[in-house]
Amino acid sequence: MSLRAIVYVRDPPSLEILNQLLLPHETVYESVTTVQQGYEQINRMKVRGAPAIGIVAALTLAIDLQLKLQTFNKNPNALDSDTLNMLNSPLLLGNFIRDSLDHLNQSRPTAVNLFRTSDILWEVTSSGIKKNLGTKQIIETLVDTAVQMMNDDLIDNNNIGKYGAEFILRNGDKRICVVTHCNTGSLATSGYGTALGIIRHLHTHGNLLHAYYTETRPYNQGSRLTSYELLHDKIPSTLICDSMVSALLSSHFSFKKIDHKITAIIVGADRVAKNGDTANKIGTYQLAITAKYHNVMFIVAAPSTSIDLKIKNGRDIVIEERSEDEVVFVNGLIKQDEIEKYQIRKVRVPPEGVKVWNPSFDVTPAELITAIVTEKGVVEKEKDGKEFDLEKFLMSQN
Ligand SMILES: CSC[C@@H](O)[C@@H](O)C(=O)COP(=O)(O)O
Repeated sequence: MSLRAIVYVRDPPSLEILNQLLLPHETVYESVTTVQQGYEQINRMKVRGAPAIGIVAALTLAIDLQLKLQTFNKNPNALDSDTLNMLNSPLLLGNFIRDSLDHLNQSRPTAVNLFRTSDILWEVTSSGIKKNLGTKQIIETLVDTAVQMMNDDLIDNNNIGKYGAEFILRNGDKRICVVTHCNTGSLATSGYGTALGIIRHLHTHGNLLHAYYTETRPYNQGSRLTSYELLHDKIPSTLICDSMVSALLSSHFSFKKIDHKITAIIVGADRVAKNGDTANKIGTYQLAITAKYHNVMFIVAAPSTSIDLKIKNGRDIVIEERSEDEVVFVNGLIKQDEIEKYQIRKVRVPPEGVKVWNPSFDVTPAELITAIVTEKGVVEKEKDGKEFDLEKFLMSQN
């Protein structure tokens, strides 16, 4: 059974999120019952990865409303007057949903999946209000939509895995080594993963010789999370530091213990602009540059929900800057009570007083990307083109 970052049960309603800050040392699921708790899960990176944060935002709002409705049905006196009024008025319910989505949208700025989720949930809410649906029906439609998003993501990832693996094998050997960055697996999605989904597919079909994956500083999504998934699934793999990728790709180095002819670097995406410029975990851009220099395929794997046609190119993508604690400490995001409870060590590396810059993502220009793999198929550039036409691609798939 593969790892699950998000465990949602519709009836009786419950939502549990795996606290990824504690991985790989502790496996702790935390119950989420309110919009504010969901916001904190995303903002603190207890759950992370573009598809996963969109899904958690949707399920967070769903569970909050389901639990309010449950109390309304069983013991309305337990609710405060604002909640009672809201559950009796579609317009007030609409206001609560709008405010909740606006709040969830503030949790992280770069991954477009969060904003897309909000747009879709607002669309179903406002259309319910226009159709004069009652509050119970509006809530049920919203819950249906959130659950559908979670289920669709799993199906999409399986297709990404298949299309991506077929594309890379068409252009390379039959047993290959690949490199990946950050964590794009079950922990970052509803399951299976995007870039890691391609690696899973290659492995299951006997086409993977070896996967190399970066630590992914500053917060080590590679060494903490991708390690965890690859070991769990017994996929042959080796951890490297972010600074070792060019050496791995270079034929000047002769490594004794490892097979290092790399066919492709495969990464995920937080937002892909209309022309294919791609925001992903910091460090992705330098991987694309070294891939180009070494004539290695550079593949972006992302569901079409990560494509933002409203953004013409990468210059307009908002890049999140995060706390310097991620850079200066090991385990810098873990709070004091969790440190004590789980006996985790938080260690300062540089001296006090250093200046720190911590952008969480960078933008890889389309020019450096060989192909973008989506659940609808693989997008390539026109011959000699420097950009992708993602609008044309998506239109042709509808
Ligand atoms: C399928 S996950 C794709 C991306 O979201 C992933 O590569 C990434 O950059 C995640 O960053 P994170 O800061 O861990 O949310």
